[in-house]
Amino acid sequence: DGLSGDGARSRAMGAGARQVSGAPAHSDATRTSPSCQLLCNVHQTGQSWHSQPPLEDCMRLNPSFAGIALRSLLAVDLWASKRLGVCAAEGSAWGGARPLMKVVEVSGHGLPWLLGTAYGLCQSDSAATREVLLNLLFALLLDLVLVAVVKGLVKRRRPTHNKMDMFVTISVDKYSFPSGHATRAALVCRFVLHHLVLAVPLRVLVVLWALIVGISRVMLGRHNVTDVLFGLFLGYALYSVVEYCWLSPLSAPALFALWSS
Ligand SMILES: CC(C)=CCC/C(C)=C/COP(=O)(O)O
Repeated sequence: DGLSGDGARSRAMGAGARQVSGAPAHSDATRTSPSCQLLCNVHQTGQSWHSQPPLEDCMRLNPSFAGIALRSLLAVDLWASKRLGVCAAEGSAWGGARPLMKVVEVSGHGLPWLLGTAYGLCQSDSAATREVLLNLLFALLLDLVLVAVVKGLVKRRRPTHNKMDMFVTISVDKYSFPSGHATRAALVCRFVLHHLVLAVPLRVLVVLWALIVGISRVMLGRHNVTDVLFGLFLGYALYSVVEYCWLSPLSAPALFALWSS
C-alpha cells in the first residue's frame, strides 16, 4: 500500500493478529504472551517470522510519549551522574576531595542524627526542648522507614561507578532511589529552620549544608541525580507530614507522661 517501516509493520501485525488467529483484537488469544502468540500464528499459517512481526516488537515501535520521556530522562540522568561522579574513587578527577566528601556524608548519616537527638532528649530538662526533640526523633525514624520502603519497592541499583564503602548501611541501602541522605538533609533543614531561632548567616549555612549533602551524593558516585532530586523533594514534603502530626502533650499525652516519669 506504499507504506514502509513502522506504520506498515504495525498495520501488518494488527491485521495478522485478527485474521490469522480468527479472534477479535482483545480476545484471550491476543492476550497470551507475545512470543507464544507468534509461534501459534506461525504454526497455524506457515507464515515466516518476517511476514508477522512479534507483538512485543510492535509495542517497542509504538511507545507512549510518557515512555519515551522517561527513558530519555533516565538516559540523561545516567550520563550526567557518571560525569558528575568526580569523587567516586581516589583516582577520579577530584579524587583528592573524596575524604572531605565522606565527612559530609557522615554529617547527613542517620546514625549520628538519631543518637544525637536521643542524647539531647535524655539531657534536656525543659519541656519545650523535649517536645521539639521528640518530634525530631519521630521525623528521623519516619524518614528511615519511608526511604527503606521506597528503596525496597523501586529497587534501583546504585551507579556502577559507586564504591560500596559507606559508613553503616542497612540491607536496602544497596538500592539508590531515593537518596536517604538527601531526604534527611531536606527534612532536618526545614525542621531546624522552623524550630530553632538562628541568625540569618546560620540559616543560610543550614540550607547550604543540605544542598552540599545532596550534591556530595552524586559526586561520591553513590547516587544518580534523580535519586537526590527526588530525595530532597521527599524530605521537604515529609516535614509537612511531621508538622501535621506534631506530637505534643495534648495530642500524645501518654507519650509525654511516659517521658516525664
Ligand atoms: C543505619 C542507619 C541508622 C541509617 C542508614 C543511613 C544510610 C546509610 C542511608 C543511605 O543513604 P543514601 O541512600 O543517601 O546512600
